[in-house]
Amino acid sequence: MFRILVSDSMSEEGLAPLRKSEQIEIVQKKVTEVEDRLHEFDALLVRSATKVTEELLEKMPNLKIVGRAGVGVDNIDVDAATRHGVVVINAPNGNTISTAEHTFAMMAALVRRIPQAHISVKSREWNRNAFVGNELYGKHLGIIGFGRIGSEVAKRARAFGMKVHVYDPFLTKERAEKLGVTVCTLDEVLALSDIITVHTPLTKETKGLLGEKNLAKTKKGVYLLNCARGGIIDEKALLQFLENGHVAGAALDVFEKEPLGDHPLLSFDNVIVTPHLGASTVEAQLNVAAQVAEEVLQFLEGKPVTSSINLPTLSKEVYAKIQSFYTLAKKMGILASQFMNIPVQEITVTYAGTVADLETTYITRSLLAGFLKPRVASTVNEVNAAMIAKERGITFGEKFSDDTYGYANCISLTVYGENKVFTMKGTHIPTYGDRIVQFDGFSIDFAPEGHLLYIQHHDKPGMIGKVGNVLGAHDVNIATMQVGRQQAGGKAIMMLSLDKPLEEDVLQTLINIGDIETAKKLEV
Ligand SMILES: NC(=O)C1=CN([C@@H]2O[C@H](COP(=O)(O)OP(=O)(O)OC[C@H]3O[C@@H](n4cnc5c(N)ncnc54)[C@H](O)[C@@H]3O)[C@@H](O)[C@H]2O)C=CC1
Ligand SMILES: O=C(O)C(=O)COP(=O)(O)O
Repeated sequence: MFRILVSDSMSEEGLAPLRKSEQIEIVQKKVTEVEDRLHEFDALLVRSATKVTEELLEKMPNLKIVGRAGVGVDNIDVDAATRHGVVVINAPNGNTISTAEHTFAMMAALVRRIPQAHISVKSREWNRNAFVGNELYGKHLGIIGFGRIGSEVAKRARAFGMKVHVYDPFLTKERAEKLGVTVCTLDEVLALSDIITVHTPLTKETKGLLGEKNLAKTKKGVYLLNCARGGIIDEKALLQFLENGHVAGAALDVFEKEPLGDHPLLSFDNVIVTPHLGASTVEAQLNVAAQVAEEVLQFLEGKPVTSSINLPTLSKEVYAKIQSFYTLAKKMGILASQFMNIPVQEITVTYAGTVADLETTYITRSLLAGFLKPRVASTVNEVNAAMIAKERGITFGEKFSDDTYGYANCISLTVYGENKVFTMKGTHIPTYGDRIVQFDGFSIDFAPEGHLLYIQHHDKPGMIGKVGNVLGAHDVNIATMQVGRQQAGGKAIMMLSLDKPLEEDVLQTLINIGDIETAKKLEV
């Protein structure tokens, strides 16, 4: 049973897939209302109101995933989530159209002074001369941040006959040309535009992007819009430029501190405001809630997510292709870690054959998570495996090779420890399953599953019988047994799969048989 805390308002219809699952209990409450139950939750669904801080994460030791039903994750401490092994996902495109439409509605309202005229008429006035506006047609629109929302705003602006200039340091010329916009420097956008709208995330670089210095570079009489994040337009600087009449008006949906409360910006007649409504449409809310609900469900069922902020992105199609290798790699990591129960410095994973053409980053992370699991007390998974490995001084790398060891695909693992290098090769054979085909330098063929017993011994007649006798005498049934050797009479190994975990004293009895160099229990 998984418990999900939904701490911000969310579309009921969008949450339906979660409600249908018998494995899931949903609690819809603010964080402050469930302070004493926070440790119970496996997943947390939020919009922009809940602040997912390190402090909150510490109170939620069972938390595995945070789903942001929307775009901006600036209310989530993603680094802290990564450290805690918590996946953060968002719904990147579910509210794009709504926010672009809201921006456009705000733009039209701003230049035609619709909110002010509305209030006037509602006050029983009829003052047509007080509300003379401007046309959008033919005006220069500057868009700062040309991602999903910025480009949808541009499409609408072009339909209105506006000239669109965009600034986005990560925008390619080809994409800009496709959308019929001019790519500019920031200074050009500032100097050219009659109206400027920002559509970037809030980052160190964009915080205060439209501050005193850059606002001074804009045309006198410029209109400004912010339907992205409070703080991209510096509120103090904006006040100053409204006071001196340089800025003709501003339309704001977002603020440095929300809820806004009593703010000096509200005293300006030419500032129009909405309470962070960009994504507040039935359609957008259904989209984003359904998107995160589906992803969280997938995740809790053990499948990877497609719109993770702190994991490599993986589409369903790609996951379907890597799934078997993802599992095989994790098992290889778990096995190697137990076998090499000594400090290790380096792990190298080599991919050969069909697996080499896939998204190996994810497979390597899975292997690393498997490797670290037996040796790390805190949660370790694909999210924080790389970080934890680094913290523990373990370097890791990927290589590609043509040597498939005779199989269609082959994952080779080399672990460098103090005074020992361990190697293992695994393959996935459709309809047959995961197989380990080389273990510690020996060719072998076993399934990496269940309770395993590894024995390295001298290749002598009677060894199998002796091992079988000890296990039988202790009521341990052998399910399968694989043997391998380097040469006749040399070193040999057995890998046994047992029906139950081996007790420590039985292991010791085995070691005492003689001619056994190593005997290790391995659990996968
Ligand atoms: N008001 C509301 O309710 C909503 C607000 N938003 C906000 O709108 C913003 C944009 O969202 P999307 O378009 O979906 O994001 P996106 O990720 O598709 O686009 C953001 C764009 O900003 C660009 N960018 C990043 N740093 C920049 C910089 N220093 N200067 C110029 N451009 C830069 C990126 O290259 C990217 O193209 C986000 O802040 C998001 O949180 C999103 C949805 C609803
Ligand atoms: O998606 C975003 O970035 C938004 O700003 C929407 O915020 P909300 O979910 O409406 O609190």
